[in-house]
Amino acid sequence: MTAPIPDTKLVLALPKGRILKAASPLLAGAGILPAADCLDEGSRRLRFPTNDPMLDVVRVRSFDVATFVAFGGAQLGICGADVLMEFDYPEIYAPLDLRIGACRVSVARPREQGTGEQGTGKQGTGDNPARWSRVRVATKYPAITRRHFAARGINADIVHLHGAMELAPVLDLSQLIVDLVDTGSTLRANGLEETETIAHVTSRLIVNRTALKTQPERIGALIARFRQALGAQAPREAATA
Ligand SMILES: Nc1ncnc2c1ncn2[C@@H]1O[C@H](COP(=O)(O)OP(=O)(O)OP(=O)(O)O)[C@@H](O)[C@H]1O
Ligand SMILES: O=P(O)(O)OC[C@H]1O[C@H](OP(=O)(O)OP(=O)(O)O)[C@H](O)[C@@H]1O
Repeated sequence: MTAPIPDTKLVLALPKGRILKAASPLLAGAGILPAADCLDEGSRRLRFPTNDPMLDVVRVRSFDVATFVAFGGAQLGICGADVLMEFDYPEIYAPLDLRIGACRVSVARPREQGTGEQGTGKQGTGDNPARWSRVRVATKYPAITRRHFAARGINADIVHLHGAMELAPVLDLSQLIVDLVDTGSTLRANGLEETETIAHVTSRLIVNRTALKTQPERIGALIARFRQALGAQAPREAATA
């Protein structure tokens, strides 16, 4: 008996921007070729066909990939571990580290911070942030930030920004920031220094758990193609390391 042909397309959510560029060789390695304008930042299209008539790609903000997958609008996605940590969706399973988009979520503060009592909203004593009881932190990761400071007995008052966090301490919105750091050049250019690494980040292949349960062959086959593409990349990476 032949298996029934599935009649619904699968949807793979991709983040626009740097991760999309980094992921495109992997997609090609996995045999997934989205329509050419998927990589064109100027295109206004959001949903793209691929060479597989049963697989479409949607291009969304990196922060929204996890939400599209968690709600089942997309069955698969590519997403930074930072975003997964922030939302902590139980509906998401992240089977593969794609080894792209490497950076870290870190705490940073002004380089020359007197760390006395001036500044916004800080309570507690001394110039050691670890001994503060309350601190104001600018970030686009409120959940990660609250969890991080709560684990140290510090109450974090969050200033929720979506970019340019580095300005917040300089303009006295906060004492600290929690943001992504890679080379550190953005921090340096804005007079900040990294004080603590909260987590190391790479991008992951993510899948909706219910979709995986209901369509294990189709989704399992796609996961296997990504795994194979990663395996095929490894010798090249080793050779250039
Ligand atoms: N400097 C960096 N180096 C390496 N990876 C990074 C860096 N900044 C961000 N990332 C990774 O890439 C993902 C997307 O970041 P990117 O800066 O492209 O988008 P964004 O600015 O967070 O989102 P948007 O532009 O949609 O608001 C992040 O979630 C993180 O996993
Ligand atoms: O340590 P670095 O190598 O300087 O990288 C860190 C910067 O990269 C990210 O910003 P991005 O370039 O994505 O700009 P955006 O946050 O404004 O999108 C992040 O938010 C930092 O600002």
